[in-house]
Amino acid sequence: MKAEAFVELNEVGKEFSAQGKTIRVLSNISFTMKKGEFVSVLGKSGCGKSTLLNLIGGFDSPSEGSVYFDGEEVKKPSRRAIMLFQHYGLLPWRTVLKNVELGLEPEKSLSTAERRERALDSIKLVGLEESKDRFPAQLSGGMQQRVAIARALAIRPELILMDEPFAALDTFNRYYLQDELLHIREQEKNNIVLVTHDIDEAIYLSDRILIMDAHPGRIKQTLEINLPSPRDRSHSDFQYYRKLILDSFHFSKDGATLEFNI
Ligand SMILES: Nc1ncnc2c1ncn2[C@@H]1O[C@H](COP(=O)(O)OP(=O)(O)OP(=O)(O)O)[C@@H](O)[C@H]1O
Repeated sequence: MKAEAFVELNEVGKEFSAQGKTIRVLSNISFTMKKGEFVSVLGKSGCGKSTLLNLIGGFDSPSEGSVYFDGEEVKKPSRRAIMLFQHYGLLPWRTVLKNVELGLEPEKSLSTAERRERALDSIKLVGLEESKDRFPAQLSGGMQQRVAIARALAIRPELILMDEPFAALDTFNRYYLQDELLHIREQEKNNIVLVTHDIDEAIYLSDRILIMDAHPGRIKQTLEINLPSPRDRSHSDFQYYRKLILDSFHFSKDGATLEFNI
């Protein structure tokens, strides 16, 4: 275990057995994350990104190697590490406030008033105080994802694992939520691991990008994003990183229209 590592994966491999066959999904994954770091994972569909998040969060265990979180081997999920999905998982019959409070119900040490206060604080963080008494069906997709983020934040996780959280949103909502996520992270200092297909999103948000190869899933390149914050999507340095990533996926073509999703 490296001294400064907050999350550490050591030679992690994962196999699944299905219909009498064993498939190797991840092979020899090693990386460490410092406290406060934002790491994105980019890779083609099926390369094992979600499996990797599940292993970090303790929702599944590796076939080989080990995962550590804050110095302890991960054996099961912890409320210090929260998973956020593309599908918001809100209960339609509960208001925004009640949905956010839901995440706090297992915390028996909190009184009803404390639970409400914490829920309201995180609703404020995502800018939804005006909508706290509305139901999910009365909200746009972007607002629903903000409720899901508020519910995760209320738990005060130190590590947020995000599985394509903005993939279902239109471009402007996505940009808006990406900025909000950066703002929240600045305040809350959480570690974030983001799985995405969106190359621009990874460059805009991350300190570091892990680029994965498939069959079996492995890290083929690690890219430090040395751009100042706040970042400017239209800056030429942004184009420099896009090109590096597109080259890594062998997508670059001189003169071709670039598509920044993989
Ligand atoms: N529980 C499981 N049992 C058997 N195979 C599984 C299981 N979970 C995942 N797999 C297989 O592992 C491989 C990687 O899946 P995973 O969902 O981690 O990929 P991904 O990179 O996140 O894909 P996508 O970008 O499409 O979401 C796939 O071939 C998938 O079918």
